[in-house]
Amino acid sequence: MSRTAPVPVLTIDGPSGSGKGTISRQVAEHLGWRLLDSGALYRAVGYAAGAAGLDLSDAEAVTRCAQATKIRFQPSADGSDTRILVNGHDATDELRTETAGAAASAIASIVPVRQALVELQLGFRKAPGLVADGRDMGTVIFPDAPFKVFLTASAAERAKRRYKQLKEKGLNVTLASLQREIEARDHRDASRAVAPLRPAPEAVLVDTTGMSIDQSQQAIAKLKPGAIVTGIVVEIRNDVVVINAGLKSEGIVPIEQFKGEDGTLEVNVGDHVKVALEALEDGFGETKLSREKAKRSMVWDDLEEAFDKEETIKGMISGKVKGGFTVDIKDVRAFLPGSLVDVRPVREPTYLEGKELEFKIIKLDRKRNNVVVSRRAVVETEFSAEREQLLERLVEGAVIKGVVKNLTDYGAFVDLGGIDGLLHITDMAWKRVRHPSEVVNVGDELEVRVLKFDKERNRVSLGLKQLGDDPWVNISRRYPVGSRLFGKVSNVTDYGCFVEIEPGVEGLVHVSEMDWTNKNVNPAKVVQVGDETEVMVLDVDEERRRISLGIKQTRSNPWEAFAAMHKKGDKVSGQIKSITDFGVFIGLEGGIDGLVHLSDISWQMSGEDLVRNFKKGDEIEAVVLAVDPERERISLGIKQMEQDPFGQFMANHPRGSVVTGTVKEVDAKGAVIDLGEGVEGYIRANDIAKERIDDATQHLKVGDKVEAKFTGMDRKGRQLSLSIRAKDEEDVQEALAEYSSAAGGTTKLGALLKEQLNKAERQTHLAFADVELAVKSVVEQMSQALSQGERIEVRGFGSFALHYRPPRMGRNPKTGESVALPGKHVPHFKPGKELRERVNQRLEENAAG
Ligand SMILES: Nc1ncnc2c1ncn2[C@@H]1O[C@H](COP(=O)(O)OP(=O)(O)OP(=O)(O)O)[C@@H](O)[C@H]1O
Ligand SMILES: Nc1ccn([C@H]2C[C@H](O)[C@@H](COP(=O)(O)O)O2)c(=O)n1
Repeated sequence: MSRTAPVPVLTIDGPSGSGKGTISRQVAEHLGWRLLDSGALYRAVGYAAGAAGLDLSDAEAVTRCAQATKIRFQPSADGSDTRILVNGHDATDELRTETAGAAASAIASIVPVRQALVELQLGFRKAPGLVADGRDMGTVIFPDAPFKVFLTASAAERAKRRYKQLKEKGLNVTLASLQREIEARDHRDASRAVAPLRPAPEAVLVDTTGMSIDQSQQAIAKLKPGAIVTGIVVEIRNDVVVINAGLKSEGIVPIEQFKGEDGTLEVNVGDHVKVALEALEDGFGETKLSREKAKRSMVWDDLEEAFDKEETIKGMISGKVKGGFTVDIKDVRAFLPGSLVDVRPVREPTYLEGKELEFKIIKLDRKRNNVVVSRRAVVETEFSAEREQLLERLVEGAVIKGVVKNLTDYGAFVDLGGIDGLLHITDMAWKRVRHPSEVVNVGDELEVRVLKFDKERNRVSLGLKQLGDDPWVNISRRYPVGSRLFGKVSNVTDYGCFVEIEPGVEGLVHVSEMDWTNKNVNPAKVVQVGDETEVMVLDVDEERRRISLGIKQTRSNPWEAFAAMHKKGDKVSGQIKSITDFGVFIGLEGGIDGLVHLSDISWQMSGEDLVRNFKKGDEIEAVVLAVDPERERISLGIKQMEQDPFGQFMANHPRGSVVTGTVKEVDAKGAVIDLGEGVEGYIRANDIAKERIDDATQHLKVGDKVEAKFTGMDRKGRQLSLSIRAKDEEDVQEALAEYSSAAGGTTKLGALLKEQLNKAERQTHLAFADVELAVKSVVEQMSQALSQGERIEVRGFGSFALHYRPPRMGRNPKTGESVALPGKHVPHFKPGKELRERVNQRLEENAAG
């Protein structure tokens, strides 16, 4: 304890039987202070001296005895009492007798005896405080004590009390003798020279005559430090308020303590106010009172009462501290552990701040200024009742009230009174909500619709937007595809922007729908949040609540504009924008590009080769080949600026016609034939002749003139396929046709053979294979003739023909059953006259010999 704050002492002096001992014990116990029963020390010395057979008037001997006597106070075994040990002997009961009192009174007038006990008494002054009971406590031993009481009662009253006390202990005494003894002791104690019995000048006199012990105790309690007394404001000075609290002197309170938060004075002269005693008159005529402490003390009284009665008290959460929160209960600050804020852990009790709430006190220690409260206990008790009521109302579709308790990124928890519900961010408003704080705040009272209640999991889903009409209903009727309207840009992202077309309805303008010419335009370069912009409805998906909008569609489409201004075949010009693997992009009016494909650069030369001569920025003239505004494509051609020589040639020489040309190149596989006008043809080796040719160079050489049939075009369509063989075969067919028509439907076998052999003879070496080929060819032609119903004559020997035999009934040769035979063509040989003669001749020869 520092010098400026000495251990407080409450001295209670007074004559024997006034009740000092009883009251001092109670006050000490109440305050938690130590107790000094100084009379017991004098009684112990008197007892020890008597026990030692000393003459109590022998000052020196008694002083020695006082110096040597060991006095100890110790609690009784059951803790209900304090036992006094004198030189190790429990002399408690002997010391309480009037004889011991008288002996004490006798030796108490010896100065050195008193001196011998001073140190011992001073040693009792220890924190937190001391209640000292005796005769000279306030005058001699603790003159600086801030609280001094002089307790008294009439001698008759005291005698009665003592009588009762001693009778209860079974001692045989008379009231009259006791009163005489008390009066004698009063006289002796009050008249001695040293430390006589008398009140300290600043002591408060309390006469307990006619008072019960409780009344006496209350009278003293009123005077202990911190006691609350009611006083009357007698004067208001500049700096202090003077209060008459019925004490020895008027008390003063700093004026600030009577001012409200706004600085106005809250009392007037004559008002009754409660104040706390800080110090009774300190010898300089000043009693210190405290209004603040009174207020606090009264709160503590309320707290104690609430704690004892297990009642709730009102307070306000005022801040956050380690492990919990502070709660202001009037002028007392309590601690609310984090775990006791609610039935569920609460990290952010903002929703409770600033509101008067009920708390339950779970721990109270006035001396240590420690109050611990629980809101959870209150909620839990309310919970079941409220919950029951709430459960009845919690049906899907119901509209109920709640208070926003907590916000998260995904929504808000709403206290419905016993149950928390989740108001998901997507159910807050029909419009897009980026954070719940855009719609609700902690502490807000809301009306919400119950969307879902899962009783088993105790989960409630709530909706706010569902209280209003759904703007998405019939939206496609209100915003048909193709309609144009104005909206407000509500958000800009990498992939486009959102445009609010009515409260709660936003559509997306995808980046590709922002600019006709730049599909990857930076959306932020086109629009800003808050811009009013015109949009076109491109698509409405009512089910998914999505509307696709376009900004570019409200502006002129450069492809359509181009298509309107140019038709196929028109000539345009522009600069090369870029050159790619597949062609060259030419910049056109309206900021759009047209493509010249590599194949459209030149009729004769390869585009791949030619494009190497082009560079970005070159001015190019080209022909419009195609315009497709829907696909945003414009095809251009450079070669189309001139006539196509190939096409020209084709017009003059249709497929199947015979063309003439000059061999330009030749190798084993074939020959390139220059047909003139920039047109070329190609003859493969096996198209040179009917016979197999492995090496074309053996038959053709550069510069040879050839005549060949135009049989087809190669893949690229820029080279004609030519065949000499096809031309020869055509010649033969023509000859045969001529011959057949001349023969009137009869194929002459000999003529055929002759033709084929003549042809074979044209070869340098007539081989067996050539003859075989010739015969095979004849047989083929014969069979073809037969199939066409022609007759084949073998001159003189007869003729072959196919006869049709109609369906008929026949017989199965094995079973003999009758079966239906289908009609069919059957070869028929009709022998000629020469053959018949020869056969008949041979038959005759055979018969003859
Ligand atoms: N109003 C009262 N105040 C205090 N004690 C009372 C009162 N009425 C009756 N008594 C009784 O008076 C008796 C004497 O009290 P107590 O011993 O406390 O007095 P005391 O002043 O300490 O006396 P002593 O100085 O002789 O020790 C006790 O039995 C106590 O219960
Ligand atoms: N401070 C004191 C205390 C006591 N005495 C004397 C005078 C008393 O008559 C006697 C017994 O006291 P009690 O126990 O009755 O309080 O002791 C004293 O002189 N000074």
